[in-house]
Amino acid sequence: MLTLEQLNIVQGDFGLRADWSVPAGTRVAVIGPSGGGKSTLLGAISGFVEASGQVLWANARLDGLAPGKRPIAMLFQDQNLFPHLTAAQNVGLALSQKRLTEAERSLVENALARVGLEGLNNRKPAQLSGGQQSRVALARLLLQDRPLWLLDEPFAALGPGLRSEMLALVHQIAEEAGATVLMVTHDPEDARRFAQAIVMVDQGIAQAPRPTEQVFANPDAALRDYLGL
Ligand SMILES: Nc1ncnc2c1ncn2[C@@H]1O[C@H](COP(=O)(O)OP(=O)(O)OP(=O)(O)O)[C@@H](O)[C@H]1O
Repeated sequence: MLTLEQLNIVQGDFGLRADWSVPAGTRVAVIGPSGGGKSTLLGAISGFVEASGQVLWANARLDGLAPGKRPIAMLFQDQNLFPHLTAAQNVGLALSQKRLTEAERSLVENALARVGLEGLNNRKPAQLSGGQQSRVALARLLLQDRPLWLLDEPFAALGPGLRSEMLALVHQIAEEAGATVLMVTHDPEDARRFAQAIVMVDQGIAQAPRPTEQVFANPDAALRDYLGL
């Protein structure tokens, strides 16, 4: 269970509060108007943005821990691949900064195969398509072996077909890994397809997660505004 207890973020004249829990293994879409604070919320959970209150994972407090010490893996739109490293080397960074052992190399190969990149291990990012680069980043996330995934518009740069393919893949591997996922998206359809629960971030509040079907069947004023209904 991820719990945000009286989380309060202040950035200049912008403020955001959250006070809720989400069960482990849930896929959550974080939606809301631009500038509403979606990325800021992820930043506070990961420890890159200062906040008061508590962040708990499995009843243990994470606030106070440095970002790298939290059980969190992150994925952003700009996939943060190193251009001078091959796909395998980029993925291998999830395991070690040093030369990989034989066993680690085989973990990397398995992860690349799992995301559909078999045979492309030695390509550098520039020799891969946008979708393939996203897959490399996803393989690296998978190998980080963290239970909580924070994804900030990870596939926004891809066309709609490829984006839904990637979301289906994340859905699958998150389910296999039992990961809890918070994903920021601007696309309500992506949210509906991907997530079991929706967090609406608007007017200084990250609302408690609600079941996706319920949210879309009965959109409240904030969602109707957001959807332009
Ligand atoms: N370092 C900062 N200092 C002060 N204000 C900031 C800082 N970073 C972001 N903000 C403000 O915090 C608010 C929330 O920004 P945030 O990027 O979290 O929104 P968002 O919902 O992710 O937006 P978008 O959908 O456009 O990416 C915005 O008003 C932004 O201007």
